[in-house]
Amino acid sequence: MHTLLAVGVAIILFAYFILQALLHSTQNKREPRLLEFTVPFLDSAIGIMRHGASYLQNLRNKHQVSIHTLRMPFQRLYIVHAPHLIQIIQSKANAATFVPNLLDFGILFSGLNKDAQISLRKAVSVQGNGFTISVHKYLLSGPSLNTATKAAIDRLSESLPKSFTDNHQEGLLELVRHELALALTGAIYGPENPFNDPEIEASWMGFLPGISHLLYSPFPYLTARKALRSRSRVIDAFKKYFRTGGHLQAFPMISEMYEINKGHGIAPDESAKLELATSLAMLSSGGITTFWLLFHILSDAGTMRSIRDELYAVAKDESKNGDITRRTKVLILNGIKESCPTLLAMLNETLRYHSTVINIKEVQHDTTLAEQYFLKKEAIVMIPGQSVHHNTDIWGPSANTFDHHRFISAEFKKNLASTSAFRPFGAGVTMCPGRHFSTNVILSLVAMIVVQYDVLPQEGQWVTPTKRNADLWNAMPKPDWDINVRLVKRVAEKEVEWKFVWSEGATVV
Ligand code: HEM
Repeated sequence: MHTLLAVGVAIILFAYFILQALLHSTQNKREPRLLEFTVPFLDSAIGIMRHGASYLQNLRNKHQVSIHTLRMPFQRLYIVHAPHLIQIIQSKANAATFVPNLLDFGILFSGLNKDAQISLRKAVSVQGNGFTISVHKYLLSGPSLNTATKAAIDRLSESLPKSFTDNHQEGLLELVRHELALALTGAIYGPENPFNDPEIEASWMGFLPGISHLLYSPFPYLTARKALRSRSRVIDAFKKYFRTGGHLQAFPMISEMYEINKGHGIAPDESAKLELATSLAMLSSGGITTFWLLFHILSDAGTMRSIRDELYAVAKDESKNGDITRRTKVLILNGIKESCPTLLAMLNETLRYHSTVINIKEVQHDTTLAEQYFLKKEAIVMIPGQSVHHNTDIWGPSANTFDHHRFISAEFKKNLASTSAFRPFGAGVTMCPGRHFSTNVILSLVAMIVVQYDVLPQEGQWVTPTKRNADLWNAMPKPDWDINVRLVKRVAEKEVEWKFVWSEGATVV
């Protein structure tokens, strides 16, 4: 027994020293510093499992570095924290050196078959990514953004009175996630939206935990079997959607993407899998953002009052002359970004304070960054938004505190225009094209709730949930637990009929 143990320990020690030697001999002295090498090549995987989305920010706080290297089996990662280095990486001059790589992520989690992967990679290398090109074309600005926003808000206006009934009790995250999911996907997929089926919505939720396994587990088909079965159900629903022509009644972006994929030689059933990417863009961060925004508003009575006052001030009374029993108020939502500064400041602070965005780019050839750091070809550059959003040089001594007033003062408001300071939606040409669509709808949903309801925590007080289990791939961190709330229709609003309108033809961004 003792001999066996001794042999085991000897093998482990031998492997450890070999791996340490390999790690250090393959690390160029001019590369950014290697911070962790306790368990060679596995430190970062262990760190991510232990600290989730905060891992990179924790490393920065501990070592106070501008840039550093993390090593994984067959992959090196350069983590960039300093704004001056981020600026260089993002500069136009370096666009061909540091290239965003969303395609691999999309292929991985959608489960495309080999033939479709080959066709897609070929097409993307010649014509660019049809998915992102279409979203930029339809959702970034202009009348098509307006049409999509109006469709989502009309859905919210219709569904809210049905699900937000007086005294209704549910988790706050679940409540807003569901409303927003059906509004965004309904606006884009049209009347045949697969997520209208509660089983498909539940399957989507069952699939989400599997994404981390697909990204980091060596055997996702063993470790995430249940999640992958849920994914198959969502894919089947999309196959049916396309076969029965659901896309022909949808927002034109969907049928255009479908035709582009067909043109690339991708079979219709494989094309259906690519809708997982569109769905993930719509469903991953919006509900979580709305949860945190509402949490901060509802748990701060003074801010809540200011926001209500701002919204009531722009609502128009359209009661019929002389009718004092039934009043009608209309809230035109297009203008709330301008006319409700406290609400907008709360949204921006929610994004700044909570965002866990990490921008990922691949180094195309050996290069030297800022004449100082040697970066190897095919390595991955990661820029954690948290390092920027919590940097006291940029945001002052209160960088680590939630305080929306910073976005009311001109001093910090100007930071919103700089992606080296504020980057919850990324930066550069790949900056999120769905940002106006999602923020318009999120603010509208919050406005609808705030003017009509008191939302009370069942526990009697608001307790901030932790975010330790947040997913590293998500731009916003989900809370570790939901907060049970009770909705109470505000007494003053019981006799008021509210109409929420997104006016077509008005400017939107
Ligand atoms: C609060 C909600 C959202 C957040 C926080 C968010 C955040 C992000 C971030 C951080 C990126 C990466 C940007 C980069 O690499 O520089 C991104 C990309 C993208 N987002 Fe969003 N997003 C949201 C909602 C949406 C919605 C509703 C859509 C609509 C379909 C969307 C579509 C996309 C697309 C297509 C890309 C890839 C852009 C490209 O590579 O060119 N997003 N988003």
